[in-house]
Formats: sequence, C-alpha cells, structure tokens
Amino acid sequence: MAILDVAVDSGKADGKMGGSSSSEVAADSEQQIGLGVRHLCDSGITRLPSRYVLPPVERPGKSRSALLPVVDLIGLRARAPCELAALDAACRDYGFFQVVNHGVGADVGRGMLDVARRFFFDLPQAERARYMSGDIRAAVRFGTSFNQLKDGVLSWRDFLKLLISDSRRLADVVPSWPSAPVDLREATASYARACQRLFRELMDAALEALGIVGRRRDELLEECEGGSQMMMVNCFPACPEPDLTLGMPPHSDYGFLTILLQDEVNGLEVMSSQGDGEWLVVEPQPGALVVNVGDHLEIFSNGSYRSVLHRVRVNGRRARVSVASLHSLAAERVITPAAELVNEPDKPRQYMDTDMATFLAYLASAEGKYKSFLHSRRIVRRNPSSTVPLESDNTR
Ligand SMILES: O=C(O)CCC(=O)C(=O)O
Ligand SMILES: [Fe+2]
Repeated sequence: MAILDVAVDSGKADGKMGGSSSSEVAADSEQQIGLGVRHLCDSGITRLPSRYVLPPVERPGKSRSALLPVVDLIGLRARAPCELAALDAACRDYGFFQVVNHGVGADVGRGMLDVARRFFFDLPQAERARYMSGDIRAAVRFGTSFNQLKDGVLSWRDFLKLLISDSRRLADVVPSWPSAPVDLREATASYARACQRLFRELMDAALEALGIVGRRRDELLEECEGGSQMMMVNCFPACPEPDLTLGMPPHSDYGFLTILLQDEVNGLEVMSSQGDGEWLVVEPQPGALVVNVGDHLEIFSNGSYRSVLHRVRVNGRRARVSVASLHSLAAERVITPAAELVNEPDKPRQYMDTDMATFLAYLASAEGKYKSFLHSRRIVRRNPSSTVPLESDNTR
C-alpha cells in the first residue's frame, strides 16, 4: 500500500511512538515515515532511518560557494540595456540569478516565511495531516520527500503544495488553504500575489531579450496573467546524519520561471555550467530572491535559456524553510518552441510540444528526478527523417 494511505488511515496522526522502546525501530516503520520528516524528528531519532540513506555516489559530497548573477528589477523596468543583457546572459549561461529591488515587500517575504515556519513547527501534526493526499494532482497537499509514492530513497523534506490554476482567481482558491495558523491564508495570498507581479515583469523582459516583441509578446503576457502558479512551501528539519541524504534530489522545475524565497539557512545547490559536474552552494544576497529558468522556458526558448539541475542539502543543526513559486501558462496550454526561435536548418526545433497533463502523467509513472521529463521532450535527429526522444541524463 502507498505510504501516504497508511499514514492517513492510521488514525494516529498526532501520536508519538506508542509502545515502542526503540526510536529507530519505530522510525523505520512505514507509518512513521509517511507522516513526514518533521514528525519523525519528534520521535527523537538519533540515526538516519535507512529509507533516507542514499547510495554513496548520490550523497552530497563536496560543493563550493558561488554568487549568482544579480539582476536589478528597477533597471530592467527602465529597459536599461545592461540590465536586459544581464538577465539574458544569466538565463542562457546559468539558468539561475538573484533579483534585487524586486518589489516584493520585505514584510511580505518575512510574513510568508514566518507563517510557513509556524505551519511546520508549531501546529499539532493532526492539523497538517488533514491535508495529506497521495494524489499528485490535488490542489492543496501536505506531503513529504520528493515524489513520495515513487521515490526509492526518500528525501529529508516535508512540503505544503498550493496550486493556483488561474492566477486571476487567487481569491477563489484561498478558502481551500489550511486555516491554521490563522494568518496562513492572508500571508500566503499576499506573497503569491507579489510573486505573480514579479513573474510577469520578468517574463516581459525575458521575452524582449529573446526578441519576441509586438502583438505576440502582448498575447503571451496576457496568457501569463491567467497562468498557473504552484507554491511549494518546503521544510527541511535539522537532520541527524546530513551527509547521507538530501532535502531534494537533483531536479529541474517544470514551469517558465521559479521564484525562490528562503530563510537565512543555506541549502540550495546548483549544478555548475562548466560541465565539470560540480555543485555550487548558492549564497543569496540578503533581501534578494533567487529565480531560475524552468523546463517550459527552456522548451519555449528552443534551448536558448537553460533549465538547470539543482538540489537541496540539509544540515545537522538548523531547520530550513523555503518557498518556491513556480509559474507557467494555464495547465491546458501546450508549450511549444517559439516560432521566432526556430530557424531550420541553422537552429532546428529542439523539443516536442508538451503540456501539464503530459508532465503529471510522467510524474505519476516516474521519480521525476534529474532532467528526465525535459529530456523525454528533446528531439534527437539521427537522420533528417527520424525524430526520437533523447534518453534522460543528468548533465544539465
Ligand atoms: O529550497 C530550495 O532552495 C529549493 C526548492 C526547490 O528547488 C523546489 O521547491 O523546487
Ligand atoms: Fe526546484
């Protein structure tokens, strides 16, 4: 039976380790694990349960510190050529950048992180368990690990997923969000709205940098207004053996752009663009937001912009909270390489069309790690008449 079903059916959502004399024995039980990492920590474990232990080659190992390129939204709004060039270069070369003067109020960001921390750390487990679901399509979902029902090795992470299928209808979905802590809905809706504005401004500039202008750009921006937004509120508790596991395995994000808000605890690591397989620890500037290109923008830009692998490392002392806001067009919209960026034979089409249904079907059937979804959409030309999808790999 799926882990999550066991957890929800157990009826002991807020129970501690009833009757067990060894925390490790209990911690290894599927039932405890299904309730999430935060709950597991409450049981007083001192060793990492075996379900979280990665094989040696997949453990975090060494990584070096790096500063992401900085994009200033004020300059971008004014269409300062150097700022537009900085955005373009960051999306082409790194797939990641940090944005300053982004217009998301410091109080709005702080409010979001504060309520997220209280959701994971102050509420009784039963409150969170009300939102547990094994259905990856559920619009409101408390879950654990990465792709819980498919993960061979589990990730040291709990999350609250909030899906807004049409950003214009945010107010309609807010009442379905958790009612505790009492300010969760208000704080999260304010932050979600601020992210929508930032996403549209960044897309506006990115389209211009890609050379998509005039009516076509206006239409796309209009579509972004009614696009989808997925908020992943992530919690990475302090881990008893952080070198043996990850908070999130290497993955790329599915949307156009992801806006990432994080607390002061480091953890995000990005695959180096040098092709040397090195992991770079992101040191964000205080007050900056981290932004990354997702699979849909790599497809739309016909490979000019890069959706880059990233992962989350955990640590032994401090819990970390982050909020990733993934933005794309409406779920039913087909994402296709922009006609302006396909130019046979010099720059042939690199990707097949995709849509949300295809992505979800893929997630339901696979772990979704590395860039396997994106690679499943890649076109490889062995000879001019055959187009077949590329096998997945983890080089980008
Ligand atoms: O917590 C982070 O730094 C990254 C989170 C992330 O990659 C995601 O939610 O997709
Ligand atoms: Fe991500």
